[in-house]
Amino acid sequence: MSEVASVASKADKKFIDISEVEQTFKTPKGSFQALRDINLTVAKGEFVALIGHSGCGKSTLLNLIAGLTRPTHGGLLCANKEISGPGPERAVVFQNHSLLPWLTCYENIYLGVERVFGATEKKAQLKARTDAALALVGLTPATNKRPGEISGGMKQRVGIARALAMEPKVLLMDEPFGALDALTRARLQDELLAIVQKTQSTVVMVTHDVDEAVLLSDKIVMMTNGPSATIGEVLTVNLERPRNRVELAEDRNYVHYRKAVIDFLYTRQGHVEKAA
Ligand SMILES: Nc1ncnc2c1ncn2[C@@H]1O[C@H](COP(=O)(O)OP(=O)(O)OP(=O)(O)O)[C@@H](O)[C@H]1O
Repeated sequence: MSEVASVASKADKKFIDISEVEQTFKTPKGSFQALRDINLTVAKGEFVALIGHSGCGKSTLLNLIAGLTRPTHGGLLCANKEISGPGPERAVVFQNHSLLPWLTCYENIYLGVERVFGATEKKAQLKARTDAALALVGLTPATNKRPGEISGGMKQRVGIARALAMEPKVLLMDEPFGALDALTRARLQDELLAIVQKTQSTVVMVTHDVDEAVLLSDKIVMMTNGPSATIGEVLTVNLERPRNRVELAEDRNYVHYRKAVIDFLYTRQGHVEKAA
C-alpha cells in the first residue's frame, strides 16, 4: 500500500475519533458527571449502536458527536477535524422526527437540502435531490402531505429522508424508532438496513432495543450505568450483510450476540432507575 493510501485508510478507521471525553453538567444541586473516560473510534461506513440503561448518557454522547454540546474534558474528531459545533456533515434524526408542521413532506426535506446545497446548485438539482430522498424511503405518494396528515412511521421516514438528503458523512440517530409500534419499527429497521447498504453511510444510533442493535450494527457499544457512566464493553457483530431478520432469528451467532448484550445489561449492569 502507498503511503498516501495507508494514511487514508488509517483516517477511515478513525473516521469518528473520541478520546478521553468527560461530560459534567452544572445543576442546581452541584456538578453532575454524566460521562467519564469515553474512548471510541468509528470507522467510515460502520454502523454503531449505543446501548445502556436509561440515564446512562447515550444521548449525551450522541449530542457530543453532533456538536450540540462540548465536552468538559477530552476531544472529538470527525474526518480528522475537531467537532466544535453542529455541521451538515453530521445529520441528526431524533425520536420525535422534529418536522415543521406547516410544511409538506417535500418542503420539510427541501429546506434541509437548500441549506446544504442551495449556494452551489440550481433549483432543479435541489428538487431532484428532494424527490430522490422521498423515493428512497418510499414516500413519493406523500410528497404534498403535511406531518399532521401522515402516520408516526411515515413522519420518522421523512426525518430520515431529510437527514440522508443532506448527504451527511455521518448519520446520528437518537432512538429513531422508539415511539413506534413493533411492526412499524421492524419495517423501518429493514428499510434502514437497505438504505445504509446502498449509501454506505456511517451511522451512530442510540437504542434501548437489543434486537435492533444486533440486527443493524457492526459494533455495539455497551455503556455502564450512570452517573459517571463509561463504555463497559464493545461487541463486534460479525454477521454477513444483507441481513434478514427471519433467517437471523435462528442463527447461532445472532443468538450468541443477543445473549452477550442481555448478559451485559441485566446480569452485569442490573437495572437502575434514572440517576438524575
Ligand atoms: N443538560 C443537562 N444538565 C444536567 N444533567 C443532564 C443534562 N443532560 C443530561 N443530564 C443527565 O445526564 C445523564 C445522562 O442523560 P442522557 O439523556 O444522556 O441518558 P440516556 O442514556 O440517553 O437516557 P434515556 O435512555 O433515558 O434517554 C442523566 O442522569 C441526565 O439526567
